[in-house]
Amino acid sequence: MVRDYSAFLPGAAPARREPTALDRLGWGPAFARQIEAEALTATPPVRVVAVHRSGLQVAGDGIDETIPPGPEATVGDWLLYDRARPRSSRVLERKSLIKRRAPGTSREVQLIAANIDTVFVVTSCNADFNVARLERYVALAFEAGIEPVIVLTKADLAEDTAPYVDAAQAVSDRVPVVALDARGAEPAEALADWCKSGRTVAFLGSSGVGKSTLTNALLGTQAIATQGIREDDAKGRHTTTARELHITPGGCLVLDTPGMRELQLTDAATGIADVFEDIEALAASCRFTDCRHETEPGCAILAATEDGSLDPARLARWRKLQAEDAFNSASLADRREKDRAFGKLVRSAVQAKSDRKR
Ligand SMILES: Nc1nc2c(ncn2[C@@H]2O[C@H](COP(=O)(O)OP(=O)(O)OP(=O)(O)O)[C@@H](O)[C@H]2O)c(=O)[nH]1
Ligand SMILES: [Zn+2]
Repeated sequence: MVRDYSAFLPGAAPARREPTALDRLGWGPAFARQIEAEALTATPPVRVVAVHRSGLQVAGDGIDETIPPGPEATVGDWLLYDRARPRSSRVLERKSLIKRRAPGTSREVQLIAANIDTVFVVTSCNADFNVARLERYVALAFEAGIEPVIVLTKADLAEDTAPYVDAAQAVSDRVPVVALDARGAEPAEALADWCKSGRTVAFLGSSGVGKSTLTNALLGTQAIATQGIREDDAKGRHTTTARELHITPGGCLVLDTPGMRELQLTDAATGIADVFEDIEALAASCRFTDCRHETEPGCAILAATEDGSLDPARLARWRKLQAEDAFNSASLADRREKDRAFGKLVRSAVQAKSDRKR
């Protein structure tokens, strides 16, 4: 008998195997290396596939259940499912995390989505197109540890998409740009490189740019109500499930969450620096390390605006994003400080009371 040892030879292609139930949910080495083999049976890994008011819907190998709210987890998270005490299920370390400052005055940080591989930053080839907004969303993706791709929708409605594509491409060398018609079959093909089996993707962008249309195009259904439909259905369809992972025919997981519509930057200094790496590099060569790039002699940034190599509008947007981030991060820090002070006050009041009782 002649045995075939070719699979053991150097350079042999790894044996191809069918994806497991966990692979299909986006499982991979980044998570597997966080747990011991024995733990796998005692506390099987499950992914949070939806967040309902009543709890977290989790799926795993032969598991599809809703567990009560409790673990500090969001859609996309992987948990080690503790059947006896679901609330104590451990959240595995994330590959990426999108969070935001809660709207309104509460200033809490909300977890929006975890373990997203690619964020499609969506805008359209019309009046919605706004470079500052693209920069903000790209910074947010970089900060979250996610690869961003800029998607320009409504290409069919624009006379010429080139100016939009050029402006989007100028946001960052590291971010691919795709222009398309979000309706029909085009998105599945144009976004195929990022929408592979077992990968998790999400769309981020303002209202009406085509996020639901794109999601439907990838899913090959009309599962998500688009704006046109929603207008004559005032009840809204997102009321029962706020955040959910859908699966495409090709096995890609697509996140749908209303929380992705308005995102303020907070604690995103690194993400901003990644988007504006051209300006950051200039800043590093200013004569003074604490240069404010206003009137200082030897300022490389001012020199670049003067010789025309740096667009003053881009410089202004960098300053504005930094200010927004500093404001939001500071108010969070403030809040934490106040919470600590309040906790201290309560503790000393309780102490005083028990002292009096003695
Ligand atoms: N012609 C054309 N229309 C589009 C395109 N993309 C989206 N639309 C239309 O634009 C409208 C808004 O699209 P939606 O997919 O609902 O936008 P959305 O980003 O999900 O909006 P929100 O749900 O409010 O966040 C719908 O009527 C779509 O049919 C496109 O590429 N070309
Ligand atoms: Zn300077």
